[in-house]
Amino acid sequence: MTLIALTGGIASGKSTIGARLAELGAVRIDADQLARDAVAIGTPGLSRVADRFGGAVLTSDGSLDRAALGGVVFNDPEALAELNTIVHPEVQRLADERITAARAVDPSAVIVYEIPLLVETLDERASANNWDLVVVADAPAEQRVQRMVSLRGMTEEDATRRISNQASDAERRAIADVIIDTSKSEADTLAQVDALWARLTGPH
Ligand SMILES: CC(C)(COP(=O)(O)OP(=O)(O)OC[C@H]1O[C@@H](n2cnc3c(N)ncnc32)[C@H](O)[C@@H]1O)[C@@H](O)C(=O)NCCC(=O)NCCS
Ligand SMILES: Nc1ncnc2c1ncn2[C@@H]1O[C@H](COP(=O)(O)OP(=O)(O)OP(=O)(O)O)[C@@H](O)[C@H]1O
Repeated sequence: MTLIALTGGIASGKSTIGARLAELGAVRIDADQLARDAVAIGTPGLSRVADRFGGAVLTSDGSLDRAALGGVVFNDPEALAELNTIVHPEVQRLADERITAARAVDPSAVIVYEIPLLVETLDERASANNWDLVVVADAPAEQRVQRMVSLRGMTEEDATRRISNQASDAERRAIADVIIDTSKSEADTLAQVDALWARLTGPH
């Protein structure tokens, strides 16, 4: 098994890279999705979030109002830290479960774990995951803000605030084994991913 951690700041192109690696044959696990599963309707995680943040972060059907909660936590570092304390251990548990299951199906699988907050959670996971390779998607923050504004309809202020709640580009680069430059065209990004895959799976 080869276990790859794929990280990068918001809108850096992790999903683009992860999707391509999956097309090429990797097993893809997405921490953002696991974080959604951790607070799905009926979970202990959602009860804890509602206890801490109140009914205003729930929709009328009882599910999480993500925009409302985002509006609270990305403006309040202490609240964000508390949310992380509720959600991250469950994300880690679910990720371990998925990795173990994928390994059982195919001991030689290449597993890609897409995790936006790798640098931010290094202490929490200590020796939990033994990455064979850390891949970092890298594009300048200003360009990522423009992507969030033009492609996701966010305001420049909200986009900048999300970035300011994350590690810096330099901190991510410092833990990278491989940096994928995602500042050019998508075709350029995909060509770098294909080259990485060839290196990982080609003859040694
Ligand atoms: C606050 C929430 C409800 C906002 O939901 P929303 O649908 O707007 O965003 P989504 O979850 O799709 O995240 C989009 C991006 O925001 C950034 N982001 C999300 N959570 C965090 C966080 N705790 N700290 C810094 N950046 C974050 C990441 O780059 C992520 O890829 C949600 O982000 C959340 O529950 N966050 C806490 C869990 C978490 O840390 N998730 C990240 C992966 S473990
Ligand atoms: N060179 C490039 N490489 C990757 N994505 C690019 C590139 N140029 C433009 N994009 C666009 O930028 C956006 C990047 O979003 P993507 O979902 O891949 O990032 P992400 O890192 O997974 O984001 P998030 O942290 O929000 O989950 C996509 O809409 C993609 O089409």
